[in-house]
Amino acid sequence: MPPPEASPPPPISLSRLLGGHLEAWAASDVLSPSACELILSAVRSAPADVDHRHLPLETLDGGAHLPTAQRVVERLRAVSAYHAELRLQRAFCVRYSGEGDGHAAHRDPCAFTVNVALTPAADFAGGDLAFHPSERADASHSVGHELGGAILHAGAARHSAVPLSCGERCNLILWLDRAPTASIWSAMPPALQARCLRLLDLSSLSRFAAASRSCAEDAAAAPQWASLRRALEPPRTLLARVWGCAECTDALGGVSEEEARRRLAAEPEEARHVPTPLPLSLAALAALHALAAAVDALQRPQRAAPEDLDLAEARRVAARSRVASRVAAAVAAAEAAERGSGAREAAAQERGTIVFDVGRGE
Ligand SMILES: O=C(O)CCC(=O)C(=O)O
Ligand SMILES: [Fe+2]
Repeated sequence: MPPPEASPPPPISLSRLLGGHLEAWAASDVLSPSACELILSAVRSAPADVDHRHLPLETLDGGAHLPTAQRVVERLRAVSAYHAELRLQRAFCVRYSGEGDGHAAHRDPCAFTVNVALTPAADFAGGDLAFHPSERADASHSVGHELGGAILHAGAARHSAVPLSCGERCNLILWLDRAPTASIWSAMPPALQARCLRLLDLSSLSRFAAASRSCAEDAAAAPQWASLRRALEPPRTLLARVWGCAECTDALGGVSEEEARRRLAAEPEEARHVPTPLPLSLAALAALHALAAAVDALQRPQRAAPEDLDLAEARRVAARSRVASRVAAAVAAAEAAERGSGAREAAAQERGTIVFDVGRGE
């Protein structure tokens, strides 16, 4: 028997604070009060002559809190395919004490920042984290921070720590980067990007799309989409059916396209940023790619070997999205179809879902 898979970490629950190019989110209970207290006491016992603006986490308590920071990153990576390629680059604590102590407006040298409050709001006055939509210092949005909660933002979002009026404020800051794919891609000239895009097969394209927002947008514009759209016949109807299968025992057609759209619109906004006919999450996009590749393999078995499709990876990504998990079940049904219609129905029944025709006899 295969060993049981380790269960994935519970995703951090994000709620959007600011939109547009500033992009900030809040998440509560990212660290427990006792974890905050442990890190805080290590910060307080750091020698007085070290830089209290950037106390590296690895220097506190002999690095004992690094696994706590890694765990936060793992939980963030579980939020969506968009977050899945984030990596911890630097973890440090900031400590401000006394009137006037703050941090001038700046951008962080990283893709994404997680800022966790280690002190309760009652311990200080002033000291909010503020976001600045333009270079003008007078326009800013202050955001409240609760003990153990995090504010998350793009490193490029200009922000500051408003000077304290009194008390002490201490935060754990995590600077995250993306996997190298995104930075290599953004350094490539557009003509080379276009050539590379044309060379990627659909499963590579879906992996590439997960590297960053701009990779996702470029992937969605790739010419391979044309064949994908044809294979899905048409994706809107497919998705409405796939969504319908989860809640509706009377198989196909239980949910109208309008209803499917409404439900998709309820997906977290940060997971919806790919310009496709429907607001699909990246995970759903990856699963759709895999589905299209599976259809392709069924129709032209001599050209596309199943081991080239990396369906397992697509399914792993898809497992993070409610919508995409329905699509992934359809991928499994398509795979089962390869082994004959009896096996196909059995596989579908095992998963408690429906089988629909994935474009045979085109
Ligand atoms: O004090 C804060 O909350 C923000 C600190 C910060 O932005 C930084 O250290 O880069
Ligand atoms: Fe910063």
